[in-house]
Amino acid sequence: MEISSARAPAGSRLLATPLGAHAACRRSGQLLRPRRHTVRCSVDATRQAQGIPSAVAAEAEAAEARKRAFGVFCTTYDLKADEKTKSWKKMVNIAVSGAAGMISNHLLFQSYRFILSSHFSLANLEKKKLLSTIHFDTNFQIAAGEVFGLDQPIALRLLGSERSFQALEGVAMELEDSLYPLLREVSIGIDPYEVFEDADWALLIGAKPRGPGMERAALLDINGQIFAEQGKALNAVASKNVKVIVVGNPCNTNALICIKNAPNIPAKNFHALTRLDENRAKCQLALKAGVFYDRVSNMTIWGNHSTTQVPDFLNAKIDGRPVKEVIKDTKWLEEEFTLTVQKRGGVLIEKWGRSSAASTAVSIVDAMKSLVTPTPEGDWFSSGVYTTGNPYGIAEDIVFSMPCRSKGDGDYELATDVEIDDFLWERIKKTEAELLAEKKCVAHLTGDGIAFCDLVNEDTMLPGEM
Ligand SMILES: NC(=O)C1=CN([C@@H]2O[C@H](COP(=O)(O)OP(=O)(O)OC[C@H]3O[C@@H](n4cnc5c(N)ncnc54)[C@H](OP(=O)(O)O)[C@@H]3O)[C@@H](O)[C@H]2O)C=CC1
Ligand SMILES: O=C([O-])CC(=O)C(=O)O
Repeated sequence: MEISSARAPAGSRLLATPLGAHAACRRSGQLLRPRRHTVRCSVDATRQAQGIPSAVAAEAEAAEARKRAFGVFCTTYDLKADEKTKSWKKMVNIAVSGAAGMISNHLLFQSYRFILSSHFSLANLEKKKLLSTIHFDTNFQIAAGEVFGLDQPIALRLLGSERSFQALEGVAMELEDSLYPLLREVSIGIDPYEVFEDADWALLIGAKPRGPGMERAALLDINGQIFAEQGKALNAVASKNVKVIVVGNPCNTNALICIKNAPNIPAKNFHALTRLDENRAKCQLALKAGVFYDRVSNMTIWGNHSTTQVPDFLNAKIDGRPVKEVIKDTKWLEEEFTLTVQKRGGVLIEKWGRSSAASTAVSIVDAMKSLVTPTPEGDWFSSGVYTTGNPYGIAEDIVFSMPCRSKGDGDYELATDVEIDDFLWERIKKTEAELLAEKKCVAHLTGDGIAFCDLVNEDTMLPGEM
């Protein structure tokens, strides 16, 4: 059966892909734009390969998809002829907002981490042979199998705005030209109700950066509106078990706003990205101890993704030993280490002239992987998650970074084998107070009544605003 889909896996035969057809596809995509603001290829090759829907319906859908597809993603090919993978998993739909921005650009196209981690994982992967037949220069982290595996087709749904639509087309064109073997569908659009449809993952990256002189309260309000709308859209059209990772700042409070606007999606499915902070903390401890950073485990970031965050050296381990046994310089741990991690984002902006994008993209992939692979025995990872019935005594009904473990099923449990001393608790209370104050500023967006914002700039800062 000849079917239409986004992209044949490596080695599969492309059928009926005359240049003229490509041009027609792109033309028809552009024609659709003013009406739908969406250009997509909507055929799920995996379902069709399994004979669902029927051949006739599939053909009709394929023809329709060819009309709507973005560029090469409407080519026709025979999936059954693919000899590399016989059992494809069900398509995973990944929605990305701010898709034309810096972080997304790294997320969608970054290469080095995939190449490195592929080498590390080669030894124990039975798919070794398959890996070696897929060229390592096909390197989109997610679409190349870094997160979900090499038999997992991916659909990307990219969300932009009127101002970024042309740039989004550029992103989609570069995705075309990258020949990613697992990338089956690409659609771009500016309406979250269309782009988030059936999303299994939503990576919410787009947010307005704080400009000079802008009050924190104003930033919370502007970005809060974006996340309220996106929460509503997810609630209406995404998969009911969608996993949401909020990256756009202030990410904890934005995540809370999303949760409150998406009552049909479990609050547990929402995460604020604090994995970058965890990675930064691991790096600093490794540097001080003179070990490679893969020796550092059990690294918790408590609280807000801001300068009040608490990198926890009490429970972290180096080579399986408590950090304080390895690094005896307590003053360094309490002062320099803590401040360095809290303000790393700001130092980076001073050096780069823009906020961290590459390492943030890496940490988004880490965060996703942590949820879809079992956490190594005894270890945990940090994520900003909704506080409800937490065992630490942290205020309820906020999004707070805490230590989590996953069985690899997309869900997590909080780690309970942690110790909290006075030093740690005092700092946890400070970051908690900050989040409670942020929450008051966005009460109008969370359904909690009238907002009252008494934040002053020094109170609450992003890592980049030190
Ligand atoms: N949690 C974390 O660890 C980290 C979070 N961040 C945060 O991630 C976010 C994205 O960073 P980055 O990709 O570098 O930023 P960019 O400025 O490169 O991209 C941000 C995107 O946000 C979109 N956007 C949405 N609404 C607005 C608006 N009202 N005004 C302007 N732009 C808007 C824009 O896309 P469009 O025009 O399509 O809407 C833009 O492409 C920021 O909020 C940043 O602070 C950064 C580093 C670490
Ligand atoms: O402040 C910012 O926008 C950048 C940021 O979050 C970080 O680097 O951790």
